[in-house]
Amino acid sequence: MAFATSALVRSLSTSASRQAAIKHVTVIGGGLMGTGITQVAAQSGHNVTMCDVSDDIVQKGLARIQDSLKRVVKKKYKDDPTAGQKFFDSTMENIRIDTNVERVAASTDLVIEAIIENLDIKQKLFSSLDKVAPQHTIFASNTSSLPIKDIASTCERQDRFGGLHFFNPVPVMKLVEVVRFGATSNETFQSLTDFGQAVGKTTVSCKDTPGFIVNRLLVPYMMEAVRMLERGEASARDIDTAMKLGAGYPMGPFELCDYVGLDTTKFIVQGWHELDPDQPLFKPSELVNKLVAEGKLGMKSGEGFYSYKK
Ligand SMILES: CC(=O)CC(=O)SCCNC(=O)CCNC(=O)[C@H](O)C(C)(C)COP(=O)(O)OP(=O)(O)OC[C@H]1O[C@@H](n2cnc3c(N)ncnc32)[C@H](O)[C@@H]1OP(=O)(O)O
Ligand SMILES: NC(=O)C1=CN([C@@H]2O[C@H](COP(=O)(O)OP(=O)(O)OC[C@H]3O[C@@H](n4cnc5c(N)ncnc54)[C@H](O)[C@@H]3O)[C@@H](O)[C@H]2O)C=CC1
Repeated sequence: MAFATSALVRSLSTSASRQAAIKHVTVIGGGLMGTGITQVAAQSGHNVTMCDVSDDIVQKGLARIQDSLKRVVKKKYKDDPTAGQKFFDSTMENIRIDTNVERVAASTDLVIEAIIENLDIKQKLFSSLDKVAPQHTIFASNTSSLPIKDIASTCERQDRFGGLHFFNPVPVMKLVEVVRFGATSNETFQSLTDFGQAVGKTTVSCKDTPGFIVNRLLVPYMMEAVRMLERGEASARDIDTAMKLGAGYPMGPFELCDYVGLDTTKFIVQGWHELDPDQPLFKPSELVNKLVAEGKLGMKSGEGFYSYKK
């Protein structure tokens, strides 16, 4: 028993010292995912700087975080509005916004990238950050579908690179996939796992395979629903109703495509199709490509398979 207790204390203090190392987090991308990741990191006491390409985007991102945080406060502190206000204020005080990623990364412990799902753009970003970030800084990508190994390939710090894959909406979804590739060190993997848990999520680990666990199963399902629609077998509304009421999913596949973003869905499928052109599950959809070309990206643009215009 004494051994078990001291082992527990040792393990807690090791974990605490690893977590203590990650005090400042830089989140790059102030869109759907970047705002959610910023929020949960700030809620759990980290100092976070959220970066994007323009002032307008980071300001809009900050407003989205405030709206989402209000929903969390309403739920968590329904009987104690004073404590709720304190939680709201202290969380917002932990957040900074910026448009100069190099400046921010020069003094950060962890960079989490949540920008557009495009390998070239992600590689360029990390390559420039690698030159300015301190030695100890860990880099992580929130990519949905790209190999972490490829994203890390332009960086020297291969051992301090991994995947931290959050789910949308980040404040609500309880999972983070922690992804390591061949060069990721045990320390980095453990720090990323500790960080995922420190922001209140359950972590699972996964090798660097396309789509990790969730998307490798979820995206082919969503695309199969699109193919059913393209074949004229059922309407989007009926497929959604069927999967919600017949399979117990909180959203139907078309609602989910709109929620994730049709651009992101398209990039995921396109990337996998290029890796494995003979795999029918990864066949791109003309309908999705057409909607994206028309700027119908789902909820975030006001229209996708459904219209969200008020
Ligand atoms: C593409 C990738 O790489 C990976 C991915 O992310 S794939 C996508 C994974 N996500 C999913 O599958 C989401 C599936 N959908 C759902 O789970 C639910 O529909 C949902 C949680 C999004 C919304 O749930 P809902 O019951 O329809 O709506 P709603 O009542 O508004 O929300 C439920 C709760 O979540 C909270 N909530 C929803 N969105 C929120 C947000 N952005 N911020 C904070 N709280 C939020 C609400 O306040 C509400 O709280 P209460 O239960 O206390 O009322
Ligand atoms: N949408 C979803 O449900 C999920 C998406 N992801 C992944 O997260 C990443 C981001 O996705 P979303 O947030 O949905 O996209 P989004 O389109 O909502 O936001 C992306 C943001 O990145 C910014 N950006 C682009 N290039 C940049 C750069 N060089 N520097 C700084 N900012 C830049 C854009 O201005 C935009 O605000 C993608 O890799 C996506 O695959 C992961 C989990 C779920």
